[in-house]
Amino acid sequence: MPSPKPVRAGSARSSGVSGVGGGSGSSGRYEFMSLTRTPPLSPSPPPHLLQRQGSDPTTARLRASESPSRRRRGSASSNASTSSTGGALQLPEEDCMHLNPSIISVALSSLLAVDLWLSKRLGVCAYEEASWGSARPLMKLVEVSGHGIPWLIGAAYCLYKSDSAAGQEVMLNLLMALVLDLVLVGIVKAVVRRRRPAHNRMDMFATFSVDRYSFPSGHATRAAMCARFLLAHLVLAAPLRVLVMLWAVIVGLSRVLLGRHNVTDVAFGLLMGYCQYNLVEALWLSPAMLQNMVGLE
Ligand SMILES: CC(C)=CCC/C(C)=C/COP(=O)(O)O
Repeated sequence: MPSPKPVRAGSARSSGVSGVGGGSGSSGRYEFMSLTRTPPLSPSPPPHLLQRQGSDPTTARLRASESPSRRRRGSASSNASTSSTGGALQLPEEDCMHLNPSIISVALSSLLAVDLWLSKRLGVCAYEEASWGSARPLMKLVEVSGHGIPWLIGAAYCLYKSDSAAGQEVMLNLLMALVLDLVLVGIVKAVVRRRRPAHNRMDMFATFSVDRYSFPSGHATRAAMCARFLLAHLVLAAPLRVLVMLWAVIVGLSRVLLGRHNVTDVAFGLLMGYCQYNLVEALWLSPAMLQNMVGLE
């Protein structure tokens, strides 16, 4: 349920609702407006104010950018308010509520347009005939290095081979992290259902059905999460630590160069993988916890 919202009594926006909260009407004081109650119809604003609202170029431009259906709905409701107030237009409150989402959607579609344009330009290894097509085999090697299958097999093998309790604990948690990553990425891909770029050739090995969708990049989430995992749990010399970070960035970049993903898929994937590691830490399986789980059986 929305919480009451303070409105400034006497200001232009709240002029029609200052009586809703039941407060005093003196200027300079804050009142509370219930969002669940319809404000009573305000008296008609003076004609000079009406003229300014109708001719404001910003308002006119933003209203023009709304979808036709929204414009139809908008004009229907404003017609209704016109008739109920005997010819006076009542726009301010309604317009404020409609304009903000349209500004957000304009910003979003601009971002998506830039994303598509940039991703298409960067997809230079998307096929053999592309400008950097000769680098495609190398990029596919990078792809394999971030694929789920080698990571799952590698972690399971290290778990099997490890003879120290600490090593087994780390490898078991890495396995758990990899499975968690597959599940979370699968859920987001299935919900968002963003198509892969048109220039992508779907020639990846071992994919799930959700992998026909591109948001977020599963390779990017895995690379960011595994890089953080390795840096936190392996004692590595400084050059190797830099190499691990570089690998994660290159895996992300290769997704766009190969034409598998748009830039935003990879950017979000890297961020998601980075955050996923926090979840892995929170769910960390300790030997004591494992003993309890075995003891319960
Ligand atoms: C079959 C297994 C265990 C994992 C699939 C890994 C995979 C192919 C993910 C897709 O990655 P992108 O979303 O980056 O293309």
